[in-house]
Amino acid sequence: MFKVKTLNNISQEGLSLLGGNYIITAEDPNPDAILLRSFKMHDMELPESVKIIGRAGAGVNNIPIEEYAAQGVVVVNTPGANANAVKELVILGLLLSSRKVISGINWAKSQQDNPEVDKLIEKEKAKFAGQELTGKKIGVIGLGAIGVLVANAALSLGMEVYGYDPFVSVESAWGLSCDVKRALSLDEIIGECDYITLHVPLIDQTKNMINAERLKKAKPGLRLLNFARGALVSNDNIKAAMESGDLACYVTDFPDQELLQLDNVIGIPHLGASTAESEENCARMAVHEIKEYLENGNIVNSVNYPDCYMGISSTPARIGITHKNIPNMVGQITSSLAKDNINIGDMLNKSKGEFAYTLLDVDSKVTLDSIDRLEKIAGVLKVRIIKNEN
Ligand SMILES: NC(=O)C1=CN([C@@H]2O[C@H](COP(=O)(O)OP(=O)(O)OC[C@H]3O[C@@H](n4cnc5c(N)ncnc54)[C@H](O)[C@@H]3O)[C@@H](O)[C@H]2O)C=CC1
Ligand SMILES: O=C(O)C(=O)COP(=O)(O)O
Repeated sequence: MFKVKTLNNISQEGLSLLGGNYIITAEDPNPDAILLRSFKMHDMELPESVKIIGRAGAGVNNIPIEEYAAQGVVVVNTPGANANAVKELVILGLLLSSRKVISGINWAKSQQDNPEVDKLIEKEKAKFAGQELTGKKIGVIGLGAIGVLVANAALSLGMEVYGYDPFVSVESAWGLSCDVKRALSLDEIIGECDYITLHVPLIDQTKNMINAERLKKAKPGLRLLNFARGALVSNDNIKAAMESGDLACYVTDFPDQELLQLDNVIGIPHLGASTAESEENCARMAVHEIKEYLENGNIVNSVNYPDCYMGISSTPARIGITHKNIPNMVGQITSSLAKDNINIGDMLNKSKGEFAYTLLDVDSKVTLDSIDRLEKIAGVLKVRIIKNEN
């Protein structure tokens, strides 16, 4: 029996895939896995029992992934599973920043007791005129799962699309329309574009990426959309750019009190991934990844360990070891097993940055003493018996 602790509400359709061998709990102090959405884990004490953390979503800035890697805990996310939901909200954001529908609708509602409202409408509507998207230039910053969908959708709205992503993956590049123009730097497009939309992860290198200097170069009347993370742009810079008239509108999925007080900010309460379809997709994918790791030791879509897949074990025993990526780890692991007369039938060793994973199928049952010896090897972080039969 495995215990999965949820830190946020997770789609039932996804949770039901865990099956009868799992207990889903919001309280248990010693779970095997943690499943969450945006819950901030930075101040949380992680129980020793936790082997894997599943982020049902894309962004992992709410999880201390390096710290957990150093504890031998694998963190996985669900690439692309909520991308369509975000893309659709970005299209809405583009329209909301261009047409004064929010003020127009609010004005119309304020007239609900006015029997003459239909006559007033034709007079008042001049206050709510906007601009069209067709023919305008948009810069898409970050061409991953979401950025590619947004760039392609913007093309089909008749926009001239520039994409910027120095680390674009081959898979994303294949998905991107060849009509998207390649920008070699952010500075190259910020002065050209009528719209900029951000789709990068929040990491040290992207924090405050739309800084004061860049906003000063912006084309007057720029509309900036941020459905990625609030800290990519600072509030002070948004304020200053709005006061100078360079920034006409800031659409953000991450508003705070200060931003909500500004007239030209459209603050959405982090609804990018909040559709039934996306919540289900994310939960299904995260549950699949957690099951693969707990039941088979396979790592799928990890952000702090290498992906590693050996299917279902057909030998008597399988052992999974998270360890540091340093010389002679495989040598020490295999000779420790050899000393215990345990033959290795199959194995895989993969590394990612400072950490590595070794998955071994062995031809005989392993004893707790053998596991103890593996745990004592310097650099080994966690050892798990995934399967152990006679
Ligand atoms: N508002 C919401 O509800 C949601 C927000 N997000 C946010 O959007 C972000 C992107 O999501 P996905 O597209 O699914 O992730 P992804 O990992 O598929 O794409 C991110 C892209 O950003 C690129 N990138 C990284 N650093 C960059 C830099 N300095 N300059 C330009 N490009 C850079 C990467 O190469 C990658 O192609 C997430 O990290 C998350 O913070 C994601 C899903 C929902
Ligand atoms: O996937 C992401 O990065 C998101 O921002 C979505 O967050 P959520 O799952 O809606 O709390």
